[in-house]
Amino acid sequence: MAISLAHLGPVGTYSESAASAYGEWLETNQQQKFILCPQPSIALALSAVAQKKVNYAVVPVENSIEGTVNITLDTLWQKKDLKILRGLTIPIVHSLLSYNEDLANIKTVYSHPQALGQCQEWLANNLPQVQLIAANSTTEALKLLKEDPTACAISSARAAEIYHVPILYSGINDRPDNCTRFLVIGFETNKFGSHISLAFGLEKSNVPGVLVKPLQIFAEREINLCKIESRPTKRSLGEYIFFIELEGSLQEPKIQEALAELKQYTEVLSIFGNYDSISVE
Ligand SMILES: O=C(O)C(=O)Cc1ccccc1
Repeated sequence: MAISLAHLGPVGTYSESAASAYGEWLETNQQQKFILCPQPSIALALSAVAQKKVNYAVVPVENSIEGTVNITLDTLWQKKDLKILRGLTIPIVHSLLSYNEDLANIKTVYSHPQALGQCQEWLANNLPQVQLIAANSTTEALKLLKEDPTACAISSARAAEIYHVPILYSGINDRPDNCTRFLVIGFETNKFGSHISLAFGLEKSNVPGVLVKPLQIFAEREINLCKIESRPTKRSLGEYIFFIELEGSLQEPKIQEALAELKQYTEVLSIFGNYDSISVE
């Protein structure tokens, strides 16, 4: 049976490119066929896998310019059974698309908030007076163009071709080496891989030095942390959950020791997965 992959749609999104890249990896390495299942939002792509309507979801988690995709971290924390099976990084090159070729007539720019954020310097320099409007995805933005002759959208050259929308400018992202990391989310627990993602809550997170001990546990064992991020618990202002990504495998004794010790200092500790990553050129 083909593996079903939920992703943010409709057809032509960056998430679809990431899901296809993962599907091709499955075909090459595991002789598995795949089908793409576009969803109206990242939250619904994650719900589809949580409700077991699909095998996996492929969702963005971090961009090199704009940073974390909060909905992905928040959902991993809330739906504790969901696991990370693989990381996947793809280059992101944005274009400005419109049926109206004269920038002077443009009043509105539609796109996914991540794309608007990744092009904010270009927009400030080239279209300072326009209204920026969030769309559910970069390709949903293209659908909105049809109703608005004074609008443009930020999307990919691939989407421009699929939807037959002219490209006014290419490579408008604020840094040329813009890339986004996606996660493949499912229910399987890997016990081997190059990276581990976890998150913890502390009983009292708003007191001096509270993060020193948890971080020391890793430093003492020379375990490299690749990322640390805080998100609000949503219970009260100033209370946080800390997300950490580290280098190592759950099979290593020093990692097992560190996690056992970390458990003693935390109110809740969730391990999201031990996984390898794929980089797509
Ligand atoms: O809207 C899309 O195409 C997405 O997949 C979300 C997104 C937007 C910008 C960069 C990476 C992912």
